[in-house]
Amino acid sequence: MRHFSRLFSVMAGPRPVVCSGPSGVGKSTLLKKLMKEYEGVFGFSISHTTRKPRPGEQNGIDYHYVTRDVMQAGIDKGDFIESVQSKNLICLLDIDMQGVKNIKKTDLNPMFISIQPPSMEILEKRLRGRKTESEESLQKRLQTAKIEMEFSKEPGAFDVIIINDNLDDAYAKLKDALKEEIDKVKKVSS
Ligand SMILES: Nc1ncnc2c1ncn2[C@@H]1O[C@H](COP(=O)(O)OP(=O)(O)OP(=O)(O)O)[C@@H](O)[C@H]1O
Repeated sequence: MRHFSRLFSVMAGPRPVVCSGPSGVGKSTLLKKLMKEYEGVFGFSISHTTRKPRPGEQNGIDYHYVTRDVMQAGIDKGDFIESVQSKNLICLLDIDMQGVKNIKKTDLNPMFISIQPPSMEILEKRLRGRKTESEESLQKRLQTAKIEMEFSKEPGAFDVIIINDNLDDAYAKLKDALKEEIDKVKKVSS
């Protein structure tokens, strides 16, 4: 029995990972570090995002810019997640609260990780420091952040909560949460 369940989990591929959290909390910073350290382990380095490219970002390199409809259709069908999984790669998704709710309706069973700021004041400071937002979009993001933080408190919303205070500490916690899946991928590949 153990043999079969192991075989099945290998055949299904590694469990996808969903990272979510308010804009400016440091998701891209953390995920880029992870991709760099574990080349060939994660199959989906760039997030599908519906926001407009920032100066210096290139479609398909930093992010895939897609319309909300296209992204929704892809997620609903489980297309890109399953194709990544079948290649023995961890599908890493950086998505917003709505995306998290949508994926919860599928049977993809990802690990849900919430990246959170130490405080709203620090989140605001990071967003301002990034110098990518107008005052209006900054206020909108902070408003959305409050709703996202409330959602993250709902029981069962996330499997793991990581406070991104000190970057190295948060990164260590992220690696720790993913250790088992990373080891599985490496074992199958070797
Ligand atoms: N632990 C940290 N301490 C201080 N600054 C940080 C930390 N983590 C990230 N930052 C900085 O905060 C800013 C926002 O980070 P980042 O762009 O990674 O956020 P994000 O969550 O990916 O945002 P978005 O969802 O808008 O893409 C960046 O300028 C980044 O360098």
